[in-house]
Amino acid sequence: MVKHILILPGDGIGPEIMAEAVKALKIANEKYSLEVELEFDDLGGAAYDHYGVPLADETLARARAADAVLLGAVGGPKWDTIEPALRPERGLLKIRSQLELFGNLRPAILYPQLASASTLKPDVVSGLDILIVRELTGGIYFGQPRERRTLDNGERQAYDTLPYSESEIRRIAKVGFDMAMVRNRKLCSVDKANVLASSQLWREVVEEVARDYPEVELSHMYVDNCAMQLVRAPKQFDVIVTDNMFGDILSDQASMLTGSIGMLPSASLDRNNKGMYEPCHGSAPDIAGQGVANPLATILSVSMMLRYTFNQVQAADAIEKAVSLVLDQGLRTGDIMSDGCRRVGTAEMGDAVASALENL
Ligand SMILES: NC(=O)C1=CN([C@@H]2O[C@H](COP(=O)(O)OP(=O)(O)OC[C@H]3O[C@@H](n4cnc5c(N)ncnc54)[C@H](O)[C@@H]3O)[C@@H](O)[C@H]2O)C=CC1
Ligand SMILES: CC(C)CC(=O)C(=O)O
Ligand SMILES: [Mg+2]
Repeated sequence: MVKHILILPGDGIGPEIMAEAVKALKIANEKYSLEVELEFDDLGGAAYDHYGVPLADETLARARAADAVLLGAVGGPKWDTIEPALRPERGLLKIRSQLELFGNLRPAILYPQLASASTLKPDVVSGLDILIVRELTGGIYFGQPRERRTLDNGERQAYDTLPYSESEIRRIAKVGFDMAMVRNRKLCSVDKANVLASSQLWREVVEEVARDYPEVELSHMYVDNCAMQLVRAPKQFDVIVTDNMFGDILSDQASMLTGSIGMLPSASLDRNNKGMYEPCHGSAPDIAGQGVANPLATILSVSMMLRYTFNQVQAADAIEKAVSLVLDQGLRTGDIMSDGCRRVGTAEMGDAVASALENL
């Protein structure tokens, strides 16, 4: 049966890295008879320029109708000063929320070839394989009210709200436990329950869900300690489950354990494992247009799509293997460059993965 994939390259380096992910996807399609058909549309700043809004209704309808969405990244200085409701990032938040993609899987895996690319000592990170499960459609990025106002004394004030309902916590906690069950059965729930009411409810509900998973060893950790532990001894973690903002921040931090944020893919899943796949990084305006961005996080997001939404394990494994082979060949984009390796640009890296995949 034909599977429809909606491709949203987005802004900045988005189109550059997406071109390379599409190369890998097309080869996997041929080689493993995936029967995928690709459609393209705009999200973020590109959509604002094209449609006047960061997510057009017709794009959302296409995303709903598609079997999966593959996204590059959105945002950039060009749109930083437009009305907040029309900013590129709002389009991203809206598509996540409208598609109910509450479960964001962000694996931080160190390819052994990149042990020296990490800023941490090789023995701290070698063999690293952790999974951050981030709640994606609730919490402070969506809470109402959020407002900016002028106080009686003339001072400007702004506030955001961090709400979590029991059902929102329960469903993401289950994702965390389910993931732990198919990994090393260790789940660390990260919160700020010593201060925040939302975190106190979070901890309570996670404890309740834990009763259905007696085989999983559950621990709780405050987010500030977790940030420190991720750098001190990251291999103590198997699965981390946490809220939207904490997960956003901790996953960027965890990316550096793997050498670069250019290595971190992600899957954003709904309750039926239908999803949107995207690298964890942003649109990297500082390097956009130079052809130097690392496309591997987006290519690895294609692998996650084949694994989680399409259950095409062989094709998903093959893409990961192709990435590993290219790293074996010593090819590196600037962000993961180290001594004795050959520096390549975005397209050369994508071509090398495509060719390794073809020749597997
Ligand atoms: N999912 C998304 O679409 C996201 C969008 N953003 C947006 O992206 C824009 C830039 O945000 P930043 O905070 O600078 O985060 P960023 O993730 O875009 O960049 C942070 C740093 O990492 C580098 N980097 C990121 N991806 C890379 C890659 N594939 N290869 C090599 N280097 C890479 C960048 O050059 C930069 O130095 C903003 O408009 C922000 O709102 C930020 C995060 C996620
Ligand atoms: C740009 C934001 C909406 C989100 C973000 O930073 C992320 O999902 O990693
Ligand atoms: Mg982020």
